[in-house]
Amino acid sequence: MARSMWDDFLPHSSEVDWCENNYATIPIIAEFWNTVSNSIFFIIPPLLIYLFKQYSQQVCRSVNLVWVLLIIVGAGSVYFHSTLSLVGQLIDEIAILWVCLAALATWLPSKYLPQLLQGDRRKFQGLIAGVAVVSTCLALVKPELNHGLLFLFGVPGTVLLILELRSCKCPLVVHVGTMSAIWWCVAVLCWVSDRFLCNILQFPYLHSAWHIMVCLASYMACVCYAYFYASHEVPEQCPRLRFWPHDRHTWFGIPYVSLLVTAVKSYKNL
Ligand SMILES: CCCCCCCC/C=C\CCCCCCCC(=O)N[C@@H](CO)[C@H](O)/C=C/CCCCCCCCCCCCC
Ligand SMILES: [Ca+2]
Ligand SMILES: [Zn+2]
Repeated sequence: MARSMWDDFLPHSSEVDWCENNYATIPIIAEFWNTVSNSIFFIIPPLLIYLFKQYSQQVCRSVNLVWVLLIIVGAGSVYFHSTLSLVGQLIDEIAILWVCLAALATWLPSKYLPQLLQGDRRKFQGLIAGVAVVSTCLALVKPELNHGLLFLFGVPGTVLLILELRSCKCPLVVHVGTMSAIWWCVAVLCWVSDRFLCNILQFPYLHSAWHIMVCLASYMACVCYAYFYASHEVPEQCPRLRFWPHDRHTWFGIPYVSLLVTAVKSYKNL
């Protein structure tokens, strides 16, 4: 029988299947724990939208795009793990691609903006939008290569974090950046072990652990990028790292960037 595009919505149409046993917990969800572990994407990013309200008004509005895309990453991942469909896999991967590109377009320090674009961030954001469209089309060609390629974003992400942390004088930012790097390393270890060592380790929850840790690593890295960006672009607003619900909770609180209240809003890089 001829194959139709609707087949890609069918459960198990994806070639990817994680270590967790399918339909082992409840009969309507393929990978129950891999699905529910995405709940963290529905808790932290909405809180960040609230905590970064001042930042979005005084520094750059596109910060909200990053947080919203992180929620979409979580939703895509829920759909993928609950069905293991190819469409679910593509939504999951394309959302990750977009959040990484949105973070890059928003926070890449001005000194690294291409000379060819005269250091103009608007033009850079236009270029990244073009890259997003082209790479989204390419992602549909060989879906099995996507997650390997997405890991490449971890390289500039980590290099940028380390470069900025080395010249950072705020110990709280260094603390959050270091925690982000640690979560990232442990998360990658879990992802690789679940993918390639399932038969040996026989531990089906490593991919669930990855979801939680990659969410922590990426939101903490984004908070650091947001701090570095504000310190370079609007130093007069004295950006400062604070923690929700209280500044004394530097280990378990949610870090965010606060600024001096300005009478006139300076919409840099809207
Ligand atoms: C200017 C810096 C550019 C880099 C910015 C990085 C911002 C990262 C923001 C969010 C990434 C969230 C990724 C969540 C993935 C959750 C969904 C998931 O688990 N999908 C899997 C299937 O279910 C899929 O196999 C995963 C594929 C690989 C994802 C690779 C993500 C790369 C993220 C890079 C993070 C850099 C953090 C650096 C910390 C030191
Ligand atoms: Ca499975
Ligand atoms: Zn996953």
